[in-house]
Amino acid sequence: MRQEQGPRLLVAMDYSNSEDCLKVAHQLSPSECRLKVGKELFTATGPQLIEQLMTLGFDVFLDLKFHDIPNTTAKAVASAAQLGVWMVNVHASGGLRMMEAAREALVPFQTKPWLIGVTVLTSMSAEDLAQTGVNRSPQEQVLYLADLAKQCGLDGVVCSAQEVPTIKRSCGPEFLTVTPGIRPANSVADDQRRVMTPAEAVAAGSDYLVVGRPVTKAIDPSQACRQILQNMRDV
Ligand SMILES: O=c1ccn([C@@H]2O[C@H](COP(=O)(O)O)[C@@H](O)[C@H]2O)c(=O)[nH]1
Repeated sequence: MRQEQGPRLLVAMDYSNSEDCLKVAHQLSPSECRLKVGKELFTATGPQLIEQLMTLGFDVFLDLKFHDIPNTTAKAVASAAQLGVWMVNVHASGGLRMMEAAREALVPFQTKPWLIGVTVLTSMSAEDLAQTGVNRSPQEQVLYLADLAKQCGLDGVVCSAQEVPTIKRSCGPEFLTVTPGIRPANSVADDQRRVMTPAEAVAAGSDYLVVGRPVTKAIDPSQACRQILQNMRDV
């Protein structure tokens, strides 16, 4: 398993245009955080912005959560690798053949992005999951999909920090856990349902903490980022 140093804080740059994103990126430091580009920003701006963020020195997690037939997913993951992103993801619920195809698609690349499987979205409660026909608890379903992702040779999963200890026990300490649903103490959860504070997530063993609105909606995003980093060190 590849090892690496570097920031564990991933800021979700959920903006609708390049200008807003770049304004905040210039206030952040690649030595303190990495950047996550998701569906809103990528759909609005395309690959050019990824290049610009990488030119500023940031590692980029392209969070497009691919979920399609194996061939299409594999091609999409290869296109992401071509962009030079640091991390890319697919939905683990796309199944074994889909995840294996995604992993195989990265074999030709010398510098491979981390390939991560999304388990159960952190916005989902037990009730939300049951509405999709899944009658396991979120914790059970996350573990089930994490085990499947591990079996397919993925590098780790997206999950909530609440599930990290169980995943690490089952899949091993080197299997990466990327955890959105991070909220500083006393802040609003918004649409997130399975949340933890930065300090709790670090204590639970999360490898990478994904934080969006608490930074991007702050009056001073750089100061909000520094506060979260301080809270991560408070463990
Ligand atoms: O299970 C998941 C998977 C991805 N996300 C993404 O992370 C950020 C979280 O943003 P906040 O503003 O901190 O809630 C966002 O880009 C999601 O698309 C997730 O939240 N949960």
